[in-house]
Amino acid sequence: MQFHKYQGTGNDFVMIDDRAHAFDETDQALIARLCHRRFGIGADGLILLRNKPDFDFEMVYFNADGRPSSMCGNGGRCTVAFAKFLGLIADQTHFLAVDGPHDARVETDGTVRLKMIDVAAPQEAEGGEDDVFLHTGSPHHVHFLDPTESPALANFNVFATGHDIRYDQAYDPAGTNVNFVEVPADPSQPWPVRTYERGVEDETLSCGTGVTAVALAASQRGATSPVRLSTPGGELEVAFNQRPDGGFDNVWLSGPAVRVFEGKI
Ligand SMILES: N[C@@H](CCC[C@H](N)C(=O)O)C(=O)O
Repeated sequence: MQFHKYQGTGNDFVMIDDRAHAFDETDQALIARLCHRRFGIGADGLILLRNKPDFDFEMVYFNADGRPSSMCGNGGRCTVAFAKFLGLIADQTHFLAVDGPHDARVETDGTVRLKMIDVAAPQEAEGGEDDVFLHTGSPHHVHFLDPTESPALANFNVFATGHDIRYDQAYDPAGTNVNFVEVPADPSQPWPVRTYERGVEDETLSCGTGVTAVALAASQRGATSPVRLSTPGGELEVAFNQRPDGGFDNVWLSGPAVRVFEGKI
């Protein structure tokens, strides 16, 4: 089996050209083994690129635990870069993912811009006024750290608090991803974000649907489009239009998507 390894701001994926539909997507144990960081290739998720009538391709996404999941923003950007590497697309594409059709384009510097689904207005979430929930293709709880809260984001226990919220009964049975955000003194500066990812069951270096949720929620706290976000794996940008009903459309997630290596098993 031939595979490629991609990363988008450190959110990493095993990428398989499965245009022949040869990969057994029901084999969760195999997917989990390929993603395992000690017994496998190592990745936050695995993505199959498949042919799809009326689209340039279909992206089929699995979390590192081997289960099919909801949309992966960084994975979507990496799949677009992979489609370009394979010669399937030039600089623009229209493809299908689990949450519906997506447009994307690849800039000359390699930046991949991915159009995300329209998003409803942030909902109140358990935890108080600093906590909101948004569905950006995947479910996301966003917690804004109180500036007086200690420790600050760099020293915050993302795993412990993220795990508690991910398994909170308010999110039963599907669970949620959990993002922690520091509010910058100047909202035009990058918003620091760290994310606990469902299905990886750990903090990842970046989450595309997560920073999208944070950027949209940050618009209620002085951020204006485009919002820059800094994750432990690098910087992403989210541009959007806010509708009169509080929801968002024309949401674009942008950042690097890099081919790291390829191999054969
Ligand atoms: N890393 C992703 C999100 C992947 C899906 C997530 N783990 C879930 O199960 O909801 C991203 O970049 O959006």
